[in-house]
Amino acid sequence: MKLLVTGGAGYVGSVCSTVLLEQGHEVVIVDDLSTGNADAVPAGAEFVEGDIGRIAAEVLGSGAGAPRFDGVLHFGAQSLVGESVEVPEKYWQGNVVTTLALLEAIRTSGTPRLVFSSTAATYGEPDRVPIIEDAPTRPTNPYGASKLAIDHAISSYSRAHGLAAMSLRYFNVAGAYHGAGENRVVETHLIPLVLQVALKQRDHISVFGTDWPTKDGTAVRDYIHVKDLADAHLLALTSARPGEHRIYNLGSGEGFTVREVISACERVTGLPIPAVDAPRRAGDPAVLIASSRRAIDELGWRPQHTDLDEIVSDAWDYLRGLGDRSHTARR
Ligand SMILES: NC(=O)c1ccc[n+]([C@@H]2O[C@H](COP(=O)([O-])OP(=O)(O)OC[C@H]3O[C@@H](n4cnc5c(N)ncnc54)[C@H](O)[C@@H]3O)[C@@H](O)[C@H]2O)c1
Ligand SMILES: O=c1ccn([C@@H]2O[C@H](COP(=O)(O)OP(=O)(O)O[C@H]3O[C@H](CO)[C@@H](O)[C@H](O)[C@H]3O)[C@@H](O)[C@H]2O)c(=O)[nH]1
Repeated sequence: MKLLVTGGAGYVGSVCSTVLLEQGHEVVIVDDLSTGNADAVPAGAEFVEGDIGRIAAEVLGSGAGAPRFDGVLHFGAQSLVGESVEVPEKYWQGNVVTTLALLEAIRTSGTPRLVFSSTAATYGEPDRVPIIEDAPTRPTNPYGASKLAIDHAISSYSRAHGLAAMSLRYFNVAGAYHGAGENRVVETHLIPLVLQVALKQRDHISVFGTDWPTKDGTAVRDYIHVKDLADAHLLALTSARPGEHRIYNLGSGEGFTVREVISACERVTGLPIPAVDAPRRAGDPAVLIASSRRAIDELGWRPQHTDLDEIVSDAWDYLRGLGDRSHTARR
């Protein structure tokens, strides 16, 4: 397929583009480099620098003749829980307004498929875990609310205009694959931050909240290997059907506390990792654990790398291999 990938200079988008190229697809990446880096664009992909909200119509075409693309994978977004509480406008504009423009360009160009990066943050604090797709959606932060609004917009476009659409609700993505991984200029995600402490690029890791109702008082998340996530995108592309918008949760199905993640990083690296207790981060839910049963049953998804130590180990190999290509080390 010929595929438009938004956000392909970011973490998940660059890994998914790598896997799409390995599978023989043609990939055009549009990224505005707001959080991504041009050096993350995989070899073999065409790269267009720009804001997809502004250039979607130009890239996808007017609809005269056959569509230029077989599908769009839309990773491009602002995606930080804490920041979204402080600067919600960045999330409503950068996620919702941008994606509405993309949806219009998809409609007018007749592009048949869309795979959208939704999130566990659409659910908010769950009544029960693991979280199934029919669970109530009550986001606890503007980031999750913006993604939920987009999911609703996609549903109505799909129903009215025949778009074959998938929203994949990722839980916490981690790990690396074939030279692609987390290498952000400003890093806020737990696993790369902890590993940067091991690399002595930071003094310590702050533990946000030690009074959550969990076994050790720290927040619980479900970490999914980015390669398993990429495999789910391939399945979603081929399973999508015109006029249907399907939603799938994607996680490993097991929850780990922040302290357990730090211990896993100490095990994998063999190095001590100083941790400092800190207040809760605004907008964080206590516990997020996925049920991926629907993706397993309906898409035939078979996650291969669900062991936390393996996920951390792949992230560690990637970060160590970056050397002076590390954007954090360069700052
Ligand atoms: N990382 C996770 O744990 C996680 C979990 C759930 C969902 N997601 C979703 O997955 C997607 C990718 O996340 P990530 O962790 O790779 O983030 P990231 O910040 O590493 O990558 C996002 C990329 O999108 C680009 N971008 C942002 N707005 C854009 C725009 N208007 N036009 C073009 N490019 C734009 C950025 O420059 C960046 O390269 C996001 O939609 C995020 O909400 C991520
Ligand atoms: O320095 C840090 C960074 C994070 N945390 C905690 O670690 C957990 C994981 O945090 P982080 O890695 O920032 O991920 P989340 O905030 O859970 O969000 C990620 O996972 C969500 C899905 O669960 C996605 O929607 C988001 O895009 C993605 O950033 C949370 O409890 C944080 O409070 C710390 O204690 N210290």
